[in-house]
Amino acid sequence: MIKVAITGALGRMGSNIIKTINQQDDMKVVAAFEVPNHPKKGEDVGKLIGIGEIGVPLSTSDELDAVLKETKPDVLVDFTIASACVENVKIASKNGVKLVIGTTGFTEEQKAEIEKAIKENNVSAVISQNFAIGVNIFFKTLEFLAKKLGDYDIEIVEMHHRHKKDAPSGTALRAAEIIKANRGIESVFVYGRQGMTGERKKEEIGIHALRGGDVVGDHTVIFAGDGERIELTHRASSRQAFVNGVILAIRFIAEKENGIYNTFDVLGLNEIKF
Ligand SMILES: NC(=O)c1ccc[n+]([C@@H]2O[C@H](COP(=O)([O-])OP(=O)(O)OC[C@H]3O[C@@H](n4cnc5c(N)ncnc54)[C@H](O)[C@@H]3O)[C@@H](O)[C@H]2O)c1
Ligand SMILES: O=C(O)C1=N[C@H](C(=O)O)CCC1
Repeated sequence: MIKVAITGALGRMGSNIIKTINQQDDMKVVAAFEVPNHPKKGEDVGKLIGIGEIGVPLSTSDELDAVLKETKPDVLVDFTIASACVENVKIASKNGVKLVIGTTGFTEEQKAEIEKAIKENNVSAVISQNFAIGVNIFFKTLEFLAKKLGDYDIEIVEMHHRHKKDAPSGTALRAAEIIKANRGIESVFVYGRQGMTGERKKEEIGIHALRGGDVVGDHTVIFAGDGERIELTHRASSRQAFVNGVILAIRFIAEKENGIYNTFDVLGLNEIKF
């Protein structure tokens, strides 16, 4: 039985992850954390998310070290915000707890802090900006398109719900990195455009973030050439798409002793080469 702790337990992702873990035979939630001074602290997390009692009281992140020592989870799943995630990863990895990290919006310094904590403490982690299986196939397809159409004008457009805190999305940034690594010419990321921008340069990858309503997550990459264009779109219509990938990642990382992995490793997509 894989014992799992969740940070961001009552959030849009955390609550759905807990619901889905509760339906699996090979894993169970042993600890769940929210922000310090949360008004529901101590209440049963299952009741709070509407699935009935699961015997796990809501803890807060200031208790993370003590509760991890007491409940001894194998894996901690973090869907919070970047600054909180960095601290959670430091504490979890010091306790020898493996990680599945879905939080986005990190600075380069925060990414480095996370990697340092994981490596210094010899734990294993899956880090992914998007756990949806379809998005990972979309990423793989981008490797192919960037290799074939690297000199086309490339623009990335993403849209998410009005509550999303970071922009552009982690997925859009990952898509840009994949294109940059595969297109065979220099790349410069251009975030939105305004005013007298001058003629578009070939090396630009335009990245545009839209926010509104309850959009779960849409990403389109446009490869525009002379007289034609390809538009590759992924639309998530339910967070269950991300949650299903998280469940696969928990099983994957439970078997790994150390190292930093991504969802291509979880889904066996690294072997596919174009
Ligand atoms: N990788 C993916 O597949 C994927 C999918 C969806 C969302 N995300 C990312 O996951 C993150 C969360 O998204 P969401 O929509 O669930 O957000 P949300 O705001 O609904 O949930 C985040 C939760 O974390 C809690 N939190 C904040 N700081 C905390 C701390 N120190 N300890 C414990 N809990 C803390 C908040 O109170 C909140 O309940 C975002 O960065 C988002 O971009 C990633
Ligand atoms: O809802 C969010 O927030 C999402 N965040 C991830 C990102 O930033 O790419 C994945 C899609 C949903």
